Amino acid sequence: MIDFHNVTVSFFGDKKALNNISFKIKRGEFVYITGKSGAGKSTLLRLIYADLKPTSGVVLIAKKNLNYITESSIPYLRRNIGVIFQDFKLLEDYTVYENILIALEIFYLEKKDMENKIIPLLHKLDIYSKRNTLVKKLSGGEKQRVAIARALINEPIIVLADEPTGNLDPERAENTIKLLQDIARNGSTVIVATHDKHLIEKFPARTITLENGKIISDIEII
Ligand SMILES: Nc1ncnc2c1ncn2[C@@H]1O[C@H](COP(=O)(O)OP(=O)(O)OP(=O)(O)O)[C@@H](O)[C@H]1O
Repeated sequence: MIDFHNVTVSFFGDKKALNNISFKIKRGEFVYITGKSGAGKSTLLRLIYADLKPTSGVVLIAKKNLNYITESSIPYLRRNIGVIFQDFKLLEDYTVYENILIALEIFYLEKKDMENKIIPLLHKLDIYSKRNTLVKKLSGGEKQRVAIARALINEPIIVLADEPTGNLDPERAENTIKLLQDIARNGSTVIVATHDKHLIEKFPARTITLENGKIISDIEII
């Protein structure tokens, strides 16, 4: 599903955000990307999302070489990728419900059918009671849960999460990881960038560790 071949990303000069990394992730896998701040985790996710091209090497997503992807075909790729950004990227002046509705790709659905998709997800993420609240009035943890709901609404093939538990209390953080692991069990490929070692220990899964842009370990949990 995701295949990195000798991928390097240089932003300027000799400093490499990613330095010749290779790995493969299968469909339905749940993988942690971990490492200290600045190790290259977000850069790796940005490559998968075609927000960035490698300076050298190849990134294949479902056998498609992203070096050759055209600007016009990027939205098609992204339609299949749910992303939970570190800074949420929500529409602050819209309600929780509207944020998710806007993300819903299937506009031809009846209002009732759209509600039937959105409302169970709001309950699952414990934000149903905030559905009519403007996002700008939410706490950081609530915004994060809206961002997660928005990423999942279209049942994406790939889910990318950059520190999805960063603003959450421990119980909510654990529930979020459980939810993301369920999503992987249902067939989506889920990649979680985190530096939370406690969560990884509690919910073990394959863990790729980056240090200064290099993979220093890739441990499978069976
Ligand atoms: N747009 C950019 N321009 C220049 N340098 C960048 C850019 N984005 C990232 N970098 C550099 O690349 C390296 C890797 O950054 P990246 O954001 O991928 O790390 P990270 O592991 O996600 O860190 P964090 O946990 O703090 O989010 C860092 O040294 C960072 O300063």
